[in-house]
Amino acid sequence: MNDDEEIPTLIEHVEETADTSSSATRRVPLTIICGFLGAGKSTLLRRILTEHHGFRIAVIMNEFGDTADIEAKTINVASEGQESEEFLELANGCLCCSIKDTGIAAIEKLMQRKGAFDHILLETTGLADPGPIASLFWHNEEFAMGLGRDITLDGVICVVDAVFGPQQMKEDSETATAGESLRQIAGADIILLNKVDLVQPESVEETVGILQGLNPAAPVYRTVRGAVEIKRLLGVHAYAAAPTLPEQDPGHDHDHDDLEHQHAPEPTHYELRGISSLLVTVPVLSPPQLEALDEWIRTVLWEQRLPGESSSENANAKLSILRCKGLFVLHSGSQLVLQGVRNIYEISEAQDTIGVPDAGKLVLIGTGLGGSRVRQSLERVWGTK
Ligand SMILES: Nc1nc2c(ncn2[C@@H]2O[C@H](COP(=O)(O)OP(=O)(O)OP(=O)(O)O)[C@@H](O)[C@H]2O)c(=O)[nH]1
Repeated sequence: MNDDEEIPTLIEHVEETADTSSSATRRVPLTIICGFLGAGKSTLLRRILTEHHGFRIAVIMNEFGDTADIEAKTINVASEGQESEEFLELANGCLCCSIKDTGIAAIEKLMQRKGAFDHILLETTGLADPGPIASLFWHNEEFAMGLGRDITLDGVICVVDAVFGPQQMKEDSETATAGESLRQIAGADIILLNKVDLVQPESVEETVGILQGLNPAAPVYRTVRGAVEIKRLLGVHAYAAAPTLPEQDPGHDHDHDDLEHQHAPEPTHYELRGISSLLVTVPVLSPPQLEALDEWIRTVLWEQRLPGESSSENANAKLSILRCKGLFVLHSGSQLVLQGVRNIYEISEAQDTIGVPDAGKLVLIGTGLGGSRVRQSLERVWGTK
């Protein structure tokens, strides 16, 4: 057994009294972990639960009973009580939460212990589409159980299997509707390409190229057993901070001409049948142009068509945006951040900005982005006076 697999020392959980400090009143960031079946999600979580990183993280796992030592321990302890859930405070300050009834109920139970931890990690079932759960936690002040007031979505991590991922993506790209693996990549803010120890370096780079083509806005970390600095995974504020968007076509950084890249100078379109992405440079905008862009985004996200185009014109290349991010610069110098998950979006004042960039950027990830019609439609927005 190596260090990674060390069974954590369990210490008795001490019931927290209501904490009235500021830590109890601020919203707790939530990170969703999704990933391909067997890609290494549990391995990543086990690492986080056992390493001494100084963060108090509550982890909600939804799959029990496999060979993972920590999961087995959790079940044993849980079965001693009358309740179907149990919380264990681990030696490194993390909380491990095993609740059969996963998702919302688990998080609700967990929030009763607010103050005992400062970050929540939620593992989704292999191949689950993270989009719906991400949009549930993002901007949900009216969320029925009030969890939206307590929780803020920090980011979505997708763990991709370096061995089987490429095949899975290929199979999913051949289905009529974009398969789940592509949706996971599209919806991710951070991608871990795991098990890179098992494949040749060239194959790793080829897969990185495909991932970046599908989702140019998410950094891709190459990992073995999920080993990556925790600060790269948590506290990334993917839904609040200005997005990190590529400076240039990431496809040109890598040698993967075998992919279907059109070497159009700019903007760039990456295509892997089904889901693809579009990265567009947005000029400095006047207020009417910003208003026109907002209307363009509304039409595309809510009506799934381009402004001025009827639904039937859209029928052949169904426009559907899974994720969008952007940074817009106004003539006044102010900078605005666009964040969107499915049909929910927000344009807000950028926080903590340094300098004013020469231009803004927009990344759209979804289906129906092929050809030049979407880019041309956007260019008409810049033409607004
Ligand atoms: N060689 C190698 N094996 C790995 C790596 N990461 C995980 N594994 C192994 O791959 C197997 C699956 O890992 P898990 O962490 O259980 O994967 P998972 O994504 O949680 O799996 P599901 O929940 O079933 O979808 C286990 O046997 C791990 O020990 C890695 O980077 N390299």
